[in-house]
Amino acid sequence: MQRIGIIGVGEIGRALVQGLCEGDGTLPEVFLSPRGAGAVAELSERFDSVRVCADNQQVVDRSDLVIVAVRRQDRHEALAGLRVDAGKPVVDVMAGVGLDELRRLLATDAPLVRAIPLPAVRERRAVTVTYPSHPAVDPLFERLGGVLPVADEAAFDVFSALTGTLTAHYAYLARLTSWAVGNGVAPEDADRYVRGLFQGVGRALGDGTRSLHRLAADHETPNGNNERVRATWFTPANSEALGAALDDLLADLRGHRGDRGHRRTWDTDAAVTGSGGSS
Ligand SMILES: NC(=O)C1=CN([C@@H]2O[C@H](COP(=O)(O)OP(=O)(O)OC[C@H]3O[C@@H](n4cnc5c(N)ncnc54)[C@H](OP(=O)(O)O)[C@@H]3O)[C@@H](O)[C@H]2O)C=CC1
Repeated sequence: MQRIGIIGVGEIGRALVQGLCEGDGTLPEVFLSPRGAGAVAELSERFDSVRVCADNQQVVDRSDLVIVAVRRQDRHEALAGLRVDAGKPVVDVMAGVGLDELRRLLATDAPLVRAIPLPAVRERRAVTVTYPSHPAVDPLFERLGGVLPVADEAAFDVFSALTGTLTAHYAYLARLTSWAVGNGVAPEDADRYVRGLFQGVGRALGDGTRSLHRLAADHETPNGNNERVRATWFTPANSEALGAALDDLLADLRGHRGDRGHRRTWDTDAAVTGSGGSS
């Protein structure tokens, strides 16, 4: 049985605990840091395999593998002075905290792995990006919905930047809803309809046999309403602005770990016109 420690039991820490402890097969033992007494008490009452530790060092000592899930600004307080054996993998899920920095903080030779778990690990339905691949870490995320090990930390940063687009997507849906309400539709009807519309889009994304461009083309009648909104609103300038926002975010993510040398340009044509698959 694997023993997994989690330091920082907030939103993503809780999701990891639930995903790990509600799965099938042999469940791991989970050791939690004590901070956030309400949440950790609830988790330890709910799951027999969850224990709350006296402090962060005890989490490390009792576990075969440790996940660090505190906010970036809390990393010093949470980690400085901890003793981690050279053989014990530590998984860093903190956005913007690179491996070099974590190694300095922990002053250990232990294997360090970065990961980007998403809240859907709770239902074991999120693919988690990891770097570097590790034989104890990858299977852990495999059971939480899948693992995508990447070749280097520069690639990891690109995926990390992509996760920064989620709330813009929700804001887009909220804007569609408020536009409909502004045009006389009842709020609950607009809300229900927009959710249903994009739940359908989400389901269509599950069809891996069709490329994103193919899916877009399949939803678009030549000279129809979808083409009109795409061409008049998602213009090259709009697309450039999105690319620039992501470039800036990526530069900041790399800047945190002193690597600014991989700035990429945005593939405007493919993104806007749907070239590469549309009919
Ligand atoms: N939320 C998400 O979807 C994702 C988050 N992440 C990363 O995970 C990390 C946590 O994010 P999130 O869960 O949203 O944040 P939360 O604020 O929800 O959780 C952080 C937790 O860490 C606790 N904490 C703070 N200091 C310490 C300490 N010294 N020792 C032990 N625990 C401590 C906090 O306690 P208290 O509340 O008392 O301060 C809190 O419970 C971040 O670095 C984030 O970048 C990564 C992927 C996805």
